[in-house]
Amino acid sequence: MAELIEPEKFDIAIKVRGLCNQFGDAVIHENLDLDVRSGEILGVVGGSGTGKSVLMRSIIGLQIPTAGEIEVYGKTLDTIVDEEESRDLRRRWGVMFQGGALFSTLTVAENIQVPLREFYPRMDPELLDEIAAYKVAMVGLPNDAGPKYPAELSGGMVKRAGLARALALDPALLFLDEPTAGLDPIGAAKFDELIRELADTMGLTVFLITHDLDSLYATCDRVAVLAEKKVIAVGTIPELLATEHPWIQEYFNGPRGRAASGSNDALTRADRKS
Ligand SMILES: Nc1ncnc2c1ncn2[C@@H]1O[C@H](COP(=O)(O)OP(=O)(O)OP(=O)(O)O)[C@@H](O)[C@H]1O
Repeated sequence: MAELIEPEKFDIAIKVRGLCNQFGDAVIHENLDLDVRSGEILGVVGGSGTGKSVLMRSIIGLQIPTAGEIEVYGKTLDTIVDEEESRDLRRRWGVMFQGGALFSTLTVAENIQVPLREFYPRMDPELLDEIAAYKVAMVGLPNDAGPKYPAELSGGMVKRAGLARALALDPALLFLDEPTAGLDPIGAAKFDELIRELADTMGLTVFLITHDLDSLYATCDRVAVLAEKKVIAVGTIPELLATEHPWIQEYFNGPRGRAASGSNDALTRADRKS
């Protein structure tokens, strides 16, 4: 089992130390530690309400933690006072929130242009259109998806459009919050494949929150497990299977876990890469 704090030989993209988050009396995280290695797809799992989304929001600065430190590429967002430096850091990540979270009154192309307009307000409109068209193609949407509104798309297409928007700024780091939720198994498998291909070709580091066991097997290099207000374990799926924690055993060795491992011939992405 890998240590929660990585040895120095790994290049670390995200370093979380002693993270605490609390809402009123409800303690969500207590001294949570986690390292995300550069270039890996890290799956983040845990029961409902264990604080996976709150962890993601803390890393990207949308949630101010009660205590703890978070570094992204060696920089701590809340200690950056220079606005330009803060923008430089935020430009390095893309986020796909739960459900795609597209603006319903904007077309797909306009949605993709939102982060571009935010970070490059003087960008030429023609270039904005070109980049949007390129991102539409990149996520496997047809050309004519650009001028459509989210309500005109299928669920799978909405997810792809959300991914295109997350990739608008050519990020190094991609945050995905339950990207395959609500997709049928075939649509979900295709989306997993897309994430894996994009991560490999673009050299992305991916923080992937999911409940989908098939996605974990198909896409992740390692998996972090949230329980008891912290990350209780992180490692490859075979490493996690070797731990005796009851939640981990039930999750991976329950009927759904066994089905997922069978459907992937028990091969994880880490196995396939080696
Ligand atoms: N802004 C907030 N104010 C109060 N409570 C919050 C807030 N954000 C999250 N919570 C609470 O924190 C807990 C963790 O929420 P979070 O959304 O991170 O869980 P999760 O692990 O992502 O769950 P799920 O798998 O169901 O999406 C929940 O009990 C939630 O109600």
